[in-house]
Amino acid sequence: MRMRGEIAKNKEEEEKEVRNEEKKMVAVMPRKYSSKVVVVVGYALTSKKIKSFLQPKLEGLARNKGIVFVAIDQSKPLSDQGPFDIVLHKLSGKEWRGVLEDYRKAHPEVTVLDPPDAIQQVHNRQSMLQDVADLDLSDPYGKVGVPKQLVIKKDPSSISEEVNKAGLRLPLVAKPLFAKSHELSLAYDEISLQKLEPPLVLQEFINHGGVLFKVYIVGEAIKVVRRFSLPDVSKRELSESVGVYRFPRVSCAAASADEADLDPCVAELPPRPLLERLAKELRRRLGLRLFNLDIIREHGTRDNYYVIDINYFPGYGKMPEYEHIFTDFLLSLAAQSK
Ligand SMILES: O=P(O)(O)O[C@H]1[C@H](O)[C@@H](OP(=O)(O)O)[C@H](OP(=O)(O)O)[C@@H](OP(=O)(O)O)[C@H]1O
Ligand SMILES: Nc1ncnc2c1ncn2[C@@H]1O[C@H](COP(=O)(O)OP(=O)(O)O)[C@@H](O)[C@H]1O
Ligand SMILES: [Mg+2]
Ligand SMILES: [Mg+2]
Repeated sequence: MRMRGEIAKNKEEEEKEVRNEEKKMVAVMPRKYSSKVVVVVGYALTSKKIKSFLQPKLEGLARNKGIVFVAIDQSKPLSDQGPFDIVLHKLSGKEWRGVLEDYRKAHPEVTVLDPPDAIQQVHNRQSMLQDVADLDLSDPYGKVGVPKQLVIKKDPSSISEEVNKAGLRLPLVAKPLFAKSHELSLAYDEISLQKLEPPLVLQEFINHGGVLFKVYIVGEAIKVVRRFSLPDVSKRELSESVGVYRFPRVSCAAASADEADLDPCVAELPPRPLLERLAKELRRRLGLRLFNLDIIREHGTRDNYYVIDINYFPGYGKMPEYEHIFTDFLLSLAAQSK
């Protein structure tokens, strides 16, 4: 006798199989036989990303709108797969970048989200914020800059000297040069700086009331959420503290501050028109359509903002209404290229 749970499980498995079959068929069928399908999206993502992004709710909504997601088989030539309208990817490595570049040349009709060289710029914290600095955005809604920063490639014994030369003020945040690593240290005094391990970027720590804004961008759409961040460092604390403190995962999804009871001047979101202008400019300058920005507002100011981090294809699964926003975005891309 089959138990109820078992029946449900079998049904789920059956549905999964049907969905997989559908996907396979769509991938091999000439488009004229699959009139319901408007957009075919090939994806190359890590299993962690598939789990967080390609959730059943997204796939379901997408299917209803005529969008299907097809897994790219990395062991086979990309050009032999598809045909795709869009390729969605977040994999690392030179070889994969080469595969994508060749594919883009051979298939200019396919939208590759996003171009590998544009992604490279935000993988390195030395180049990540350059476009924000160049933009030097300042309008009646506010001013957007980047914290003063310095890159240390090798010798840790010279850090203190270089910090002085560049005029960086303590405390300093130390971040690994390559953005895929999320280790973070806060250094309170000059002598301890030699304990840090290059290659890294040193950034002035900006007091911001312990809350940051994650600004998700999907094409033209923008969504902002609040996350808890490192608390302010007072002058007294700075004068009394020494050493380097390590923080493993600050401002991760578990640190959501959207429901928290915050001081209104800390909680207030950055003005929409400022974010829209910033997003529009950065989309163009970075050449990216899928990214997020970590923005902080200097504590005690109303409109002094700093971009401290840019992430390519971030955890959209935690962005409110991402299913609708993402599927509409994919449809708009397909409509543009028709
Ligand atoms: O910390 P930042 O610099 O923002 O980097 C992001 C966040 O950690 C995302 O998780 P969260 O939303 O929890 O902060 C995470 O998404 P997922 O965990 O959803 O995949 C991304 O993972 P990768 O795509 O693996 O890099 C990562 O690049
Ligand atoms: N310049 C800074 N001033 C104040 N806090 C910062 C600064 N840079 C980073 N932080 C804090 O450290 C966290 C992690 O830094 P971030 O640059 O976003 O790295 P990651 O790529 O690991 O997310 C941020 O979420 C924020 O809480
Ligand atoms: Mg960050
Ligand atoms: Mg980051």
